[in-house]
Amino acid sequence: MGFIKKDNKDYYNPIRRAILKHGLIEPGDKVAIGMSGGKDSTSLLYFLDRIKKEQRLGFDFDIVPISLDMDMEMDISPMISFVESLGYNLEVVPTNIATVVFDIRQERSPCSLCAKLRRGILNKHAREMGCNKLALGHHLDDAIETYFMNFLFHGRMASFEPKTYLTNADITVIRPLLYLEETMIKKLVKREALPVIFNPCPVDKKTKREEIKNLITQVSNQYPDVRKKFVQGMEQGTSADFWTGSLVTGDELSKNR
Ligand SMILES: Nc1ncnc2c1ncn2[C@@H]1O[C@H](COP(=O)(O)OP(=O)(O)OP(=O)(O)O)[C@@H](O)[C@H]1O
Repeated sequence: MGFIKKDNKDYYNPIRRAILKHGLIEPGDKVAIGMSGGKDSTSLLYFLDRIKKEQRLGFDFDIVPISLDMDMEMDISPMISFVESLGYNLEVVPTNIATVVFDIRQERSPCSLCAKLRRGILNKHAREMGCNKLALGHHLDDAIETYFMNFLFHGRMASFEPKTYLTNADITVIRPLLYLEETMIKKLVKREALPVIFNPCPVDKKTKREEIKNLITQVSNQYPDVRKKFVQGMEQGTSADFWTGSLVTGDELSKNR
């Protein structure tokens, strides 16, 4: 189908807003895109490619799609064909992450180690390819889930940032789909018949994140504006909203005991 006029409102405006508001992509950036073969990163490449080719930011930038081979039987040929159809080469990086996580370490909660190893390799490889930015496919529902997970499991009121500079890796991680709801991504993938590869991970959809996703779905059934309100809270909150005591001096604290 390609482009329909409503896509500006539904997709391009929120992505453009994220990019310009948070300075995610700047003139001359070389942007690696982490491609898992899933719907989010496939949509991310789809959008950033169009934004680049149609000069929707008013400046040029480079795109470098990178995929980590997770060392799990996975046919990535549909992803390679899709990337090539847009005029790029997919850089495939071999890893032994699945063996380390499941066989060597036999992790009971494998997701955090897997994500850590993945991030490390992806950041390093993107930098070695001369990229100064690494774009990930995280969207608004990921941000809310991360917030709730931090809150419920670690007692922290925080989600990931739109943009994070990593000193060790010397690369800036960016999340251009930050303002897009997951349902909108699913709609696009279906409409455009984008190739999505089955995720062979044995714990896929059996995680704490999945529990939290269901919780947020329940909340949004009763309070449909929950995602909009979350963005409002993240963008308008100040330190005064928290009980940090940062404005209270040590002397005052001891006097009040
Ligand atoms: N094997 C991989 N190779 C390259 N990048 C990856 C890989 N796995 C994940 N990523 C990147 O990290 C992001 C977050 O990973 P996560 O496993 O949470 O994926 P997700 O939310 O299911 O997204 P997707 O639909 O893209 O798989 C992905 O959107 C992608 O940009």
